Amino acid sequence: MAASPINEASSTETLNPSDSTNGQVSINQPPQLNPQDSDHEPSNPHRTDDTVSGSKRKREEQDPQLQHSDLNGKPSLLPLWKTSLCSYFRREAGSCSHGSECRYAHGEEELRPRPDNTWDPTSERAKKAMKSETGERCSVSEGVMMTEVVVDDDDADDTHCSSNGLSKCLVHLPRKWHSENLRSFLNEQGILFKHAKKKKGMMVGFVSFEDEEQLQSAMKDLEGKSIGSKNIKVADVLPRSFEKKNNSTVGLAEDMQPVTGNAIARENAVTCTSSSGIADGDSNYESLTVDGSVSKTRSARNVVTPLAHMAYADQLEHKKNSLMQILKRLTRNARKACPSGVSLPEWILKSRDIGGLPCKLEGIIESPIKNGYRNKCEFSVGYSLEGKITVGFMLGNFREGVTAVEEPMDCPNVSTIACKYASIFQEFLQPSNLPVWNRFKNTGFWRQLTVREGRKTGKDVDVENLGGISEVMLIVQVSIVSFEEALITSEFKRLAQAFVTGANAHSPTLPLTALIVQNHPGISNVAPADAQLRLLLIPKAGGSPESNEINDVVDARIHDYISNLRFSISPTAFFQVNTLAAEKLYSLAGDWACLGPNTLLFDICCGTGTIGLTLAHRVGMVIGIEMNASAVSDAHRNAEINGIKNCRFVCAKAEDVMGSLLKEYLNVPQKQVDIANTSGSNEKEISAAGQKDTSSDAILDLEESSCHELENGKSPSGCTENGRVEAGNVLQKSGMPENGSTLVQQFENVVAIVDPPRAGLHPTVIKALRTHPCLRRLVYISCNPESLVANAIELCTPSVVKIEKGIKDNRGWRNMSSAGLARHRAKSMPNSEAFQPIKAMAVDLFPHTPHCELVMLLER
Ligand SMILES: C[S@@+](CC[C@H](N)C(=O)[O-])C[C@H]1O[C@@H](n2cnc3c(N)ncnc32)[C@H](O)[C@@H]1O
Repeated sequence: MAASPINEASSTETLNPSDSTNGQVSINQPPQLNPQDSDHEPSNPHRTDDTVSGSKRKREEQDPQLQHSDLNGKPSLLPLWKTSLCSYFRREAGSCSHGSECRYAHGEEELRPRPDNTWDPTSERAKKAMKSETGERCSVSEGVMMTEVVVDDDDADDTHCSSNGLSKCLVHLPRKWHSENLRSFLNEQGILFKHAKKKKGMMVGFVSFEDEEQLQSAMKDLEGKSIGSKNIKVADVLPRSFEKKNNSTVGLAEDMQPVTGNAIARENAVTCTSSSGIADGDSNYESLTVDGSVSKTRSARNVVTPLAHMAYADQLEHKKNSLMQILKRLTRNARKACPSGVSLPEWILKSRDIGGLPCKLEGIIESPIKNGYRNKCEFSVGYSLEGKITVGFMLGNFREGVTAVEEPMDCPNVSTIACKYASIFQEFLQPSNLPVWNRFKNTGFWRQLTVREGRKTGKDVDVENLGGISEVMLIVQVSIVSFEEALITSEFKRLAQAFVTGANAHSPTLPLTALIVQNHPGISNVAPADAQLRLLLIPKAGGSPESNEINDVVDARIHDYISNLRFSISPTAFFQVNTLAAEKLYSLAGDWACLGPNTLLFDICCGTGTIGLTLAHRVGMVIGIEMNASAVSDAHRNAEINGIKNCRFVCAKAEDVMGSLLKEYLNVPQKQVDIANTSGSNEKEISAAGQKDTSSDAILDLEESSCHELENGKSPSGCTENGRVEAGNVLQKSGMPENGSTLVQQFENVVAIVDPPRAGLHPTVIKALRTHPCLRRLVYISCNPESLVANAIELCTPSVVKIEKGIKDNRGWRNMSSAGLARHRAKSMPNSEAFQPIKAMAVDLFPHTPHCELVMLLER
């Protein structure tokens, strides 16, 4: 474990490139009288903390973590060196008291990009980028890399425009515009053109011209033009190398000839790989450029694993510092949201002693393996910058006009097996009779390859050398709409053969357990959980008859081990991508939850049951809640194959059942629940908790006295420490006790471990957890610290005694930060005891990327 002490004088890195939006969003917050309370995330540690004084500076000087030095004694080895502006630097004086040794940048000239390629958000460069992108929540790309066909069938004769230089990309167009809007705009400006294409959602449009004269005149007219606050940028469309050679094939669009025309159509594509002026340093494109050096090095490795160039210890330090900055928002926002007349909670007052953090960040647990750790990779199918059909990672965002795909070999988080299968699929696609999915036109067939890996034993294995991976499930995503079944069937047969041949050509032979096709015609590659799946039979090596080990897609699954338990995972069920690091995450959560035989554990967003099942032997009972039906059926199966009997898994959205489950299992007087619910302003949200549940009514009556203190406004301590909390006995899948009776078992300790998706918990779930007085401890696991902070603001801000009517002014919520929204919601939280952040710890499940899991213990 690499737990390191808290660095009070934390650095100021944001978690990922899109973090520039944090500052951006906070612009929409009302102006703050107290700069310390501002929701803006000032990047400079000299300015961020509550202790904006000399004593703070002193602590920094003493902090050995800030005294890294290279062999020459210079602190230049710090990855964060000069990546933040120094707030003590005075231009007139020419320096700050630290002189040239100051680790912060003295002026914009000295400023370096951060390891994740973002800039100090308070710097001019960051502000400039932000200004040009006001309203965009995405980071600005440094270039258009559109490698897909953009012409329609009726424009097919226009194809030569790209190859003779008569096409241009317009960048910074309103995202809501369609082609029609672009055409109207050009007409209004009196600009002549041949064709104009624009897809809603993108900030890029494509215009072609009749001849050089028309093009030149348009360039002149477009110069300096802006739409709203954005200046339109014009980028070149460079003919791809293969198009130059094949001008003779003008006239066929990709999806005109789905059966035989793919190769020709690719050659005909009006595609653009825009120079965007970056390679040659065109200053017109400065606002599109994060950094010239970055643009030149844009690659799958930089996009997918932007921290890979740093030593692992530095990556951890970087993540820890980022997390600290985000965590401080919890303190600031809870303080801001604390109702007037209510005293600030102890944890906010004490935060001054720990640099503004809501609780100690105890460190960061490192991943047991650093390379090839991902057990699941999703590879896009598209075109490389050279126009080759490629299976790998997109080099940016479609909205920004980037569709170029690059092979994954240089990404250190991808396993060797996954890379091999991507290559095999790529080879297969080159002569395929079915076309690649076109993101611009939403047509085509081949979309994505997912490689999922499983292990047959729970031993720590050398994953980096294929060792231990004994099962592989391949899921090929396609869109079958408008293609002939006979053709599809023959291509699938060829596909299965290609995978088997490729796997056998490798030494040792690559495992191949299941081959599945997922049909998804939707716009993005993210398919709904119920997207149609089809099992492909895997031919045996040497042409022998097809394997019949699995006959039905419901039997298609891989296995993995966590804490010596075997987990069966179906194709679309969530499973943490770094199994060995996940084991550490779950055991930390279990340790912090203070479990015992008298504990009732709610595993909220339980997936295949990993957390609940690995902790089941330490508690009386587990209730898991999960919305993905196949994950829930995996959870049942996993309980069964591991002989675990004290778990119940509920298939539902947590927001639909949390309240009623708490009521079902926890013995709170009806009166108390009613008091809590009626004081809230959002009665609809709370109604799930208020539903009448006959199975628990009898117990509620018996237990009325145990929580009576609450009704008098006193501490509900009796509920968990001494009071009786009852729950159903060991339950079967149905949720009924095995003997069918309503026997109940006493639990003294009720704990929730929540592990929601990136968006965090639904407000209804938060309200249900917060207003249930018997729930005293909550362990929050998050892959997105921003949503953890937002949810924790609601859980930890003291509530108002009486909610004023009419407080629900939700105008402008779209422009609010998640923290701002949480503050807003906190105002209408029913009168209930707030949680307190006790401690936090990070677990690095994603080496080489800016991401990290964060665990926070909340108690009351
Ligand atoms: C981050 S995963 C965690 C899964 C599990 N705890 C694990 O570690 O394997 C989040 C899970 O929440 C589920 N989920 C998403 N939204 C949900 C909701 N509203 N109610 C219940 N489950 C939800 C997803 O299907 C996914 O399985």
